[in-house]
Amino acid sequence: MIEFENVSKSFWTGKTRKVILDQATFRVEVGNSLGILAPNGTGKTTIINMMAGLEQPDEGSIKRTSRISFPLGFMGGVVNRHSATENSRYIARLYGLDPDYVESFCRWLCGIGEYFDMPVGTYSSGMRGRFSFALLLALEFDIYLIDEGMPGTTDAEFNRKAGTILRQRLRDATVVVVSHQASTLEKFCRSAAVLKNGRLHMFDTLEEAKRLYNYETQG
Ligand SMILES: Nc1ncnc2c1ncn2[C@@H]1O[C@H](COP(=O)(O)OP(=O)(O)OP(=O)(O)O)[C@@H](O)[C@H]1O
Repeated sequence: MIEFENVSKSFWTGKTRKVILDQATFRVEVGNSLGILAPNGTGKTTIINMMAGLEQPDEGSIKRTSRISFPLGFMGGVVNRHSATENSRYIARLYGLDPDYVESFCRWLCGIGEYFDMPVGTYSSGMRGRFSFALLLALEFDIYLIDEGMPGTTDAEFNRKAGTILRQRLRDATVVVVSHQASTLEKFCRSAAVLKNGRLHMFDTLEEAKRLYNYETQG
């Protein structure tokens, strides 16, 4: 479970205060995948980072009682001058997993050929996205944090393999996806929320959330 209690977060831009959350209280339960709809630039990444523990709230508390993933696309633990082979084996050891398994799983899923043994710093953004998604799927979490859906890749083979594995994982795991478009959430989530004026409005279904979101963004 992830529980936000009276959480406030804002950034000072030099001229104004950009409010992301204003005394927000909500909970993500294991077993109930949640989609959060919010327009670009309103705080999706900041909320996901707070859920992951990468960013601290200004006020309030965030409690985590499950194994929460790092956000999909987060490359913070990956060392650019090391290859995907070295990075995947190192991260496997950090999480107490078999390095041979994590390396071979990522090698198979990424499909980047000999680049898997080249420094990560030499990868294209698509290759980096595929590697970080492969790492996320190689490790086991109760709640997966995903910022804007799948990595920006046009590689159909990767999307097919990663999508199949993600769906298998979701039978047991829970996902939090933040996106500016409802279609990204449809694949993953049962319940949904809309971020508006620093508050998360929670709904039991995506349909209800879409009504408020479309009204706010188009109406
Ligand atoms: N460290 C920071 N200092 C100042 N402003 C920041 C900081 N981090 C984020 N912001 C601002 O807070 C707002 C929300 O940022 P965030 O990246 O969470 O939004 P987002 O909804 O994920 O955006 P996008 O959809 O464009 O990726 C933006 O206006 C951003 O410029």
